[in-house]
Amino acid sequence: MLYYLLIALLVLGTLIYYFLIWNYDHWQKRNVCGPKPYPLLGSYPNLLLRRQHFGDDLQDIYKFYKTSQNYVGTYLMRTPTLLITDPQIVHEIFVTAFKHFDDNDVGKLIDTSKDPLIAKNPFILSGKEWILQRSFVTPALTSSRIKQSYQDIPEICREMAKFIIEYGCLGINGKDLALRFTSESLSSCVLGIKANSFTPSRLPISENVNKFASENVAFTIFTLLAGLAPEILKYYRMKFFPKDCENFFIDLMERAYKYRASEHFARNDILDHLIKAKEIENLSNLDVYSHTMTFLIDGLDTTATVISHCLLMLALEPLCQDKLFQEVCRSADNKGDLPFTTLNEMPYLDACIHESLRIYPPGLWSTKCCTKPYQFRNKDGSILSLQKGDSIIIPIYALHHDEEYYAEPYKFKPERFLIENGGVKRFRDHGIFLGFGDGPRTCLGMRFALIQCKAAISSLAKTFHIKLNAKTRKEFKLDPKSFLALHAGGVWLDFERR
Ligand code: HEM
Repeated sequence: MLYYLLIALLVLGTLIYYFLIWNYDHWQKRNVCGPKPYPLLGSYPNLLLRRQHFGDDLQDIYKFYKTSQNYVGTYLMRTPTLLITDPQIVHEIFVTAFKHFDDNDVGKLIDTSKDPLIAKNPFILSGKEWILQRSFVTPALTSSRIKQSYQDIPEICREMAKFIIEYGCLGINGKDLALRFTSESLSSCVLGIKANSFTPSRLPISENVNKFASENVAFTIFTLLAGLAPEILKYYRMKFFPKDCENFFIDLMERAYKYRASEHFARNDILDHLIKAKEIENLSNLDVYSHTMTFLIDGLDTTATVISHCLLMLALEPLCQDKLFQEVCRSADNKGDLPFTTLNEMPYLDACIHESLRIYPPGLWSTKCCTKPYQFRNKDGSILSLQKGDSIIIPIYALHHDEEYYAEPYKFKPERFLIENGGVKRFRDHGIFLGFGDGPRTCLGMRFALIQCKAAISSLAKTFHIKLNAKTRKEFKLDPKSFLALHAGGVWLDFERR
């Protein structure tokens, strides 16, 4: 009996082993070089092992191949995924050859019929539906609506400073502070309500966003399974939003919309656009809630990541902080405030934000899907013909830290992004700065996110000396425990009143 059991186990083990490796010659057959994949783990062992961040795995492969190859054949577990090392090809994918790569690969993981709250998010949509929903959100983010929505932000900045002083100023968790700020500013700008983020009775907005984003274990397991057997996605796609979390946001939005309806004055802000568009286009409540959620899903953690890491960089580089302080003092009006238009005219502040977005970009990589055949040329002149459905990964973090493009890539040097040095555009046009992506799918909320970052950072730099707490590690390293961009060990700061 034991003998048969052993034979059965051996056969099963062999079958599983062959299942895990049978397509590992995919790139070889297409004449594309790449690292030898590990059974089960593919080319990125730390997706499972977590000894370093996935972004570092991408960077290791990028560094090894970039001088000899324009693209590398890799496997996300078992899924063949082409990693791009050449910035010109990156620019083609995002901009010039966009119509051949107009889908974000992540969209195929989501079933919009199961997840009404993400169903209208342009990031996961493709084809005509993407065009339709993107064109619905775009007018919500005109300069004048952002300006209107900005009205409460100076008060939120004051609440944040008060919170720091009351909390004790020392050993503050920078990411938590920034999440409180973005929860409050997004609630105010997009929902028109207060989230009390700087009080003990705050609305648990960021906690609920974390539940479906960074702490969504079930969805992470499903994503890994789909990496092992992509065929699953033809038959089954998992619900992304945990039910309790979905209920929390639906309830929050119902209350926000009722509250706005009870106000008897007009505000030409983001919420106003969503409400008017609902009436004109005869949308259901869930459709509008989904559009509203786009701001929270795409804007809450990303903006908080940029704010907290910019504070970290300013603490690490006191000379840069002094320069910023001087710009803030020069630009403030006679009440000491920085109005909306002024914030948009502060080059050093803008450069500081882009430089921290370079060092710790919330989008550490981007996955795209080939939607129409296209050809890439390799360094040796050979051609790769891409087919519809081929998956592509762009290692944004690696490109942002390549010393060929950025001297001393781990040093915070905002000067790189000043207009007199070519500005952000110079880097973006060369496919080496993708903090907000590029091309027709570029981040819809970019200007809105930037103004929030600018308001938060300038107000803190004006009120406090921002210093490194002893708990913060000085070396730049991504936290392997998180899938997001987070400084290893966290961002711990001390604030000393000026
Ligand atoms: C600092 C904060 C933010 C960062 C770093 C960021 C970054 C990005 C990146 C890298 C992309 C992918 C672009 C591409 O594939 O070319 C993206 C897409 C997107 N972002 Fe943002 N984002 C931020 C804030 C926001 C906010 C506040 C919103 C609110 C509306 C938003 C809405 C979107 C949407 C809707 C897309 C998908 C666009 C499409 O596929 O058409 N983002 N963002």
